[in-house]
Amino acid sequence: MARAIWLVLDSLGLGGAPDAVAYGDEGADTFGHIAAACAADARGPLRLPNLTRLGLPQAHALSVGAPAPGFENLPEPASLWGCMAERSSGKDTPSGHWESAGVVLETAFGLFDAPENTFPPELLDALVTRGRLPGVLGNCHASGTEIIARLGEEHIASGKPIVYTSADSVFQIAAHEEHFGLQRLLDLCVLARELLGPWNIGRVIARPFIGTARDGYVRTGNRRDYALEPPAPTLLDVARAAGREVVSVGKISDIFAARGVTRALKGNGHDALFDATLSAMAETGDGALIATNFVDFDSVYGHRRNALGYGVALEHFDARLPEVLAALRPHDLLVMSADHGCDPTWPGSDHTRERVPLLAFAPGIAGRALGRRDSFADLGQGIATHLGLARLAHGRCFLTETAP
Ligand SMILES: O=P(O)(O)O[C@H]1O[C@H](CO)[C@@H](O)[C@H]1O
Ligand SMILES: [Mn+2]
Ligand SMILES: [Mn+2]
Repeated sequence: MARAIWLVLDSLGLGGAPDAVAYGDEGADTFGHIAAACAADARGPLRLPNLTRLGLPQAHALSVGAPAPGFENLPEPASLWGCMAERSSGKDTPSGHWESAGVVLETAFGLFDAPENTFPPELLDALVTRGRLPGVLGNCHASGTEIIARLGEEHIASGKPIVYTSADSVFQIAAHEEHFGLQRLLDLCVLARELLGPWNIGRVIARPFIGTARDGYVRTGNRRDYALEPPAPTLLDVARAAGREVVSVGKISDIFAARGVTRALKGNGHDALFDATLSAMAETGDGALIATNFVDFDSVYGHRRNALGYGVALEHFDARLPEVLAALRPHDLLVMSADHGCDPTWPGSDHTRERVPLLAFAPGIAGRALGRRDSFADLGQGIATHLGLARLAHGRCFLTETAP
């Protein structure tokens, strides 16, 4: 029986979203602008031989109407290749993943818009009282690395955790793993998740860090995301209900609030995530769904506006892809996509509304264009078909149904 391996390259947008202007993101193009930055740099153009064989730069050219710098002469892909626009309101990680798994969000998550004094006083008061805190720091929009550099010392001296957000529907809490305590931070995030109910905030994120004022502070791999539950059954729920193994690698389980997941593997860094994906591929049986999120593209490079670093990470991903291809069994389907953009050349530090790739490969498959799809849900519908599961509520199966 068939298996499906779904790799999410977190934030690898392809530009071209038809509604980008409504998000202030007209012209944002994560892949195209990374390619341009690399081509203009002494390091030279991006080199992605495996992703080019599987249609990534071709899907980008389809999305924006022109090839990215360094990708002008493209071969016919040996895969199913295309791009998808998001129908859900928002450009965040949960809505991007949930829609890919067949759940389109009609009502956007809540947002905290004010750049300063951002959170409602009653929310912070409840967090301080019930969390037995001396107070909180931050209470603003911020980049996570910048705010720990600015407030890390005061946090350690005062014992007050740092709370902040972004243009996404997130409530983030940063605290020092040793001075504040990791478990205490995670417990505080569980409390915040409960208190945020009335504001419909997509995610609470624990942002533990270590280090000193003298040597600098660094965030650790102990980040945890506490997402709302998807409002309807996702591909993962349907697979699990049909008795299938559903293996999450990395952040997937957190993003789906563990719903539909039968086993969760963690890994810090893309090498560890590849290793965990390969062991899941070696260990799971027929009918399984394995889903991996490669988060560093987003959190280490996209939000940090590091286009060259993002390029190097893409080349590293490309270099490890043959290991996944070699581990495919005869009836396996490999699918690659993204959940939103995060253009490292764009102003600010937030996500960008863009189309994302839809690439699918199976041993012996003939290459074929999938076109510009009008929902991420086409991905989930295709995987459901491949796995022989019930049809999902949204999406046109990319294996059997053409784009409109
Ligand atoms: O700046 P950092 O802490 O990485 O936070 C970023 O990560 C969050 C989740 O993707 C985004 O909403 C953005 O705020
Ligand atoms: Mn994401
Ligand atoms: Mn992000």
